[in-house]
Amino acid sequence: MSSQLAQLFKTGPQWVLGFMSGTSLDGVDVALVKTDGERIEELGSWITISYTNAQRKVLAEATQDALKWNWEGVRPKSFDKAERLMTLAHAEAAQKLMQFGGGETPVLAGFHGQTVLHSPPLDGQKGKTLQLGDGQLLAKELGIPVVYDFRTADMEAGGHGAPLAPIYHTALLDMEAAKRNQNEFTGVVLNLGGVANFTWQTSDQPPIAFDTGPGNGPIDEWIEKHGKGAFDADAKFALAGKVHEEKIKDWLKHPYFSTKPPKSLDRYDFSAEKLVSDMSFEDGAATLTAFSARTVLQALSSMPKKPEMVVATGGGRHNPLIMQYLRDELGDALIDASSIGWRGDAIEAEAFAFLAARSALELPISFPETTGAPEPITGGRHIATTRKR
Ligand SMILES: Nc1ncnc2c1ncn2[C@@H]1O[C@H](COP(=O)(O)OP(=O)(O)OP(=O)(O)O)[C@@H](O)[C@H]1O
Ligand SMILES: CC(=O)N[C@H]1[C@@H]2OC[C@@H](O2)[C@@H](O)[C@@H]1O[C@H](C)C(=O)O
Repeated sequence: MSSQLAQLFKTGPQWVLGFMSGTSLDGVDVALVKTDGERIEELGSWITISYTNAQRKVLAEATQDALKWNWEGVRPKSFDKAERLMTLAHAEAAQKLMQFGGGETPVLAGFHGQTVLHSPPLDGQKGKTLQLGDGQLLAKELGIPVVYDFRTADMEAGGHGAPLAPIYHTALLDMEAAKRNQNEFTGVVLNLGGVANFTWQTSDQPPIAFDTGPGNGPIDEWIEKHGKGAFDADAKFALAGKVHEEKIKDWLKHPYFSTKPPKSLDRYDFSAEKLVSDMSFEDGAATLTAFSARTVLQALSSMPKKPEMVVATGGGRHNPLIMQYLRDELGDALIDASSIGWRGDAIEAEAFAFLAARSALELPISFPETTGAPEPITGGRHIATTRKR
C-alpha cells in the first residue's frame, strides 16, 4: 500500500517544513524547503528560536536521566514533561516562521525530535535511539500532516540510525555542482554540531557519511559547568588556554577513530567530564576545541579522494578557533555555507523537511554507506490526519 501522504506530492514539488532540535539543546531550527523528495527546488524562510534557560534545564534533565536510565527499568518521568515542552516549542517556532516568513504554505512537516539517548549497534546487536517528540500533538498544533521518528526503522534493520542528513547533503552538493556546471566534483558537507559529522561525495562512487567525533558538545558542557555561559563565544576561553597535545594523542587512540564507517555517536560518548576534568578551565577549553578539529581532519584524511570543497555548516562554524584549525590544513577548500548561499544554521532543519517528503513518497532515507542499513530503506512514522485548531 502506498503512503497516504504521497498524494500531497501528486502535482509536483511542495513546501515542506522541517525542524531540528539538536544535541546542543540551544533551540529549535525551523526551515521551509520546496521539494519533490528528489531535488531541492527552492529554499524558503527559516528561523531559530532559542530555548529559554528554563526550557534548556528541562531538556538537560531529561538527557541526564536518559544516560542514567540507559534503557533499563522504568522510563524516566522527566521525559513526558520534556517531550510536551519541546513539541509545543516547535509549534510556536513554526507559528513565528509563518508569521514572519515569505508566505510559503507547507503541506507537510518533518519533525526530528530531541535525541536524549543514542546507542549504536554493537557486537551484532541492534542499536536503540530515542528522540522525544509527540508527532500527534505537533500535527494537531500545526494543522498539517507530520512525519516523525525518522531513525527507528533504520536501527530495526540493523543500521546506526544516524547520520540521516547525508541524502540532503548530496542534494545540496548536486545543486552546487549544477550551478558550477561541474560533473567531476568531490565535495564534503561538514556539520559542526554537538557531534560533528560529514558527507563526502564524488562523481563515481556512493557518498560516504559518518559521525567524525565530538563537535561543540564537550566544549559547551565544560563552559556551562564553570558557570561561564552556554558556549565558548568566539573561542574566547580556548584562545586563552594551552592545548595538552599528549592528551589528544591519547584520545585519538580510542577505538572509535580507527573503526571504519558507517559509525555514529551519542553526544556524551566524549564528554568533558571524562576528558578534561583534571585541567584548568582555559586549558580544558583549548584542548577540547583542538580535539574536535583534529578528529574532523583525521576523518577527512581517511577519505578516498581529497575534496575540492568542504562546506562548513552548523554552529561550530561560528567558532573561529575550530575554523582556524580546519583552515590550516584545508586551506581555501574550506568554505562557510553562507558563502555559496546555503543557510549554515538551517541545514539540519531543511534536511528533515526533505526527509519528510522522501518518507511520504516511500523513498529511501538511509543507505548502506551512511548508516550501515542492509539496503537503502525509508523510515519515519506518519500522522496523516490532523484536526485544525
Ligand atoms: N560565536 C560562537 N562561538 C563559538 N561557538 C559557537 C558560536 N555560535 C555557536 N556556537 C556553537 O554552536 C553550537 C550550536 O550548534 P548547532 O546548533 O549546530 O548544534 P546542534 O544542531 O544542537 O548539534 P547536532 O548537529 O549535534 O544536533 C553552540 O552550542 C556553540 O557551541
Ligand atoms: C542520534 C542523533 O540525533 N544524532 C545526530 C547528532 O547530531 C549530529 C550527528 O550526531 C548526527 O549523527 C545526527 O544528526 C544529524 C541531523 C543526522 O542525522 O544527520
